[in-house]
Amino acid sequence: MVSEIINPTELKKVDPVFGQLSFNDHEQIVFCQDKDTGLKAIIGIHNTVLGPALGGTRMWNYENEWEALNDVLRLSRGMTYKSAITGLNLGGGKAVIIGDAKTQKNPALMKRFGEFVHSLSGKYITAEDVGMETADMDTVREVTPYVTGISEEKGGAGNPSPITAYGVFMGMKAAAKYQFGDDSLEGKRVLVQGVGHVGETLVDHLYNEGAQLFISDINEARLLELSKKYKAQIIAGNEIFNQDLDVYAPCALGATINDATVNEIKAKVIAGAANNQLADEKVHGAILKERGIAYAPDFLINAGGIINVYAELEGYDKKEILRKTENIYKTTLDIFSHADKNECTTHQSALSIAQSRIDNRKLALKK
Ligand SMILES: NC(=O)c1ccc[n+]([C@@H]2O[C@H](COP(=O)([O-])OP(=O)(O)OC[C@H]3O[C@@H](n4cnc5c(N)ncnc54)[C@H](O)[C@@H]3O)[C@@H](O)[C@H]2O)c1
Repeated sequence: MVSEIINPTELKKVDPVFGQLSFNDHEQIVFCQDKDTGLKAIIGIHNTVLGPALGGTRMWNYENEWEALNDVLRLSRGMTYKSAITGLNLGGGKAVIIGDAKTQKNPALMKRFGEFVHSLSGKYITAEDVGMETADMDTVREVTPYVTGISEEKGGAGNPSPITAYGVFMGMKAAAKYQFGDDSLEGKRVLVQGVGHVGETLVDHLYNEGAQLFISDINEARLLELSKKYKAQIIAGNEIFNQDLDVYAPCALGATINDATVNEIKAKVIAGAANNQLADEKVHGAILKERGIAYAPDFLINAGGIINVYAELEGYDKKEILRKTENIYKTTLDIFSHADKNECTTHQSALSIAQSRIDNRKLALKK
C-alpha cells in the first residue's frame, strides 16, 4: 500500500496544519520526534465522541512531511466514519511513522513510539497498518496497554487481514445483489488490484465462489504464484481500466478513482479494501453514480479489521467477530437503498448515517 495521491496545489504552506484541505475538524494532532531512535511520527486524533480514537499505525517512506501529514489527516477522519457506520463505540485516529519499514523499523523505535501513544492516556489506541506486523504491536504492548492487533499468543485477536477480506467479500456480494439482482459472484469477471494480505484472501473467497478472476500487483513474483494457484489472469497496471469487468476491487492504494480513471472504469461494481479510494469524495462519487456504477463505500466494507481488533477491547470471541463482519452485507444493502431514496451517492449516504450517530451521541452527552 502506498500513501494517498496528493495534489500539490492542495498543500497550503502558509497554514500548514489547520489550513490543509484534509484538516476536517480534527481534535488533536501530535507530532512525535526522538533523535536517539530516529522516530518521526504524527498521531492524528480526528474524533472521540463515540469512544477512544482507534486506528492503525502506518510506516511509509513519505516523500516529505506534507505527504505524511495529509495521509494521517485523511486516514484518521476515515476511521471516525468507519467505526461510526459499523456501530462500534470508537472514535477515529491514525498514526504515521515517517521512514522505510524494511530498513528503519526496529524494537527501540517501536517502543519509543509506544511511549508517545501512552502519553495520550488512552485517547488514542493504536493497531497495525501498512508497514506494521503483529509482532510490532507486541513490542508496543511492552510500554503501553493502548494497543490492539497483538498476537493471539499474547492474548490478542491476531492478524486482522483475513477478517477485512471477508467483510469486503460481504460488501461486494451486497453490491452485486443491488446491481445485478443476485449476490452470487459465480462467473462474474472480478479484478483484484493489489494481492497482498487482504487481496489474496479476497481472491480465495472469490475463487471458491467461482468468479472469473483477474489480478494486478507491482510484485511480479506474487502475481505469478497467485495466478497459478487461483487460475487468475494477470493484468498489467496500465491495462486495469480498459478491462471489460463486472467488479473492480481496489485492494492496494488509495485514490485510484480519480480524474484520470473515473470515466474509463468499465466495471459495474466497485468494492475493495483500500482506504480513501475516491480521490475526491464529492466529484468522483457523483460521477460513479451518474455512470450507474455501484460503489460500495470503502470505509464501510473494509471494517472487518477494526471489528477484529475491537474484540480485544470488548472481549468478544471469533464467532461474534464473524457475525459483526457478516453484517456488512446488510449495511451495504441499506446504504444503496438510502442513497437511492435520498438521491445522493453511496459515499455521502454512509457518511451522513455515520455523522448522525456521532451527532446523536454528542447531544446525549450534553444532556
Ligand atoms: N489489512 C487490513 O486489515 C486492512 C484493513 C482496512 C483497510 N486496509 C487497506 O487495504 C489495502 C490492502 O491492505 P493489505 O494489508 O493487504 O496491504 P499489503 O501491503 O499486504 O498489500 C498491498 C498490495 O498492493 C500491492 N501494490 C502496491 N502498490 C501497487 C500498485 N501501484 N498497483 C498494484 N498493486 C500495488 C503490493 O505489492 C501488495 O501486494 C490497503 O489500502 C489498506 O490500507 C487493510
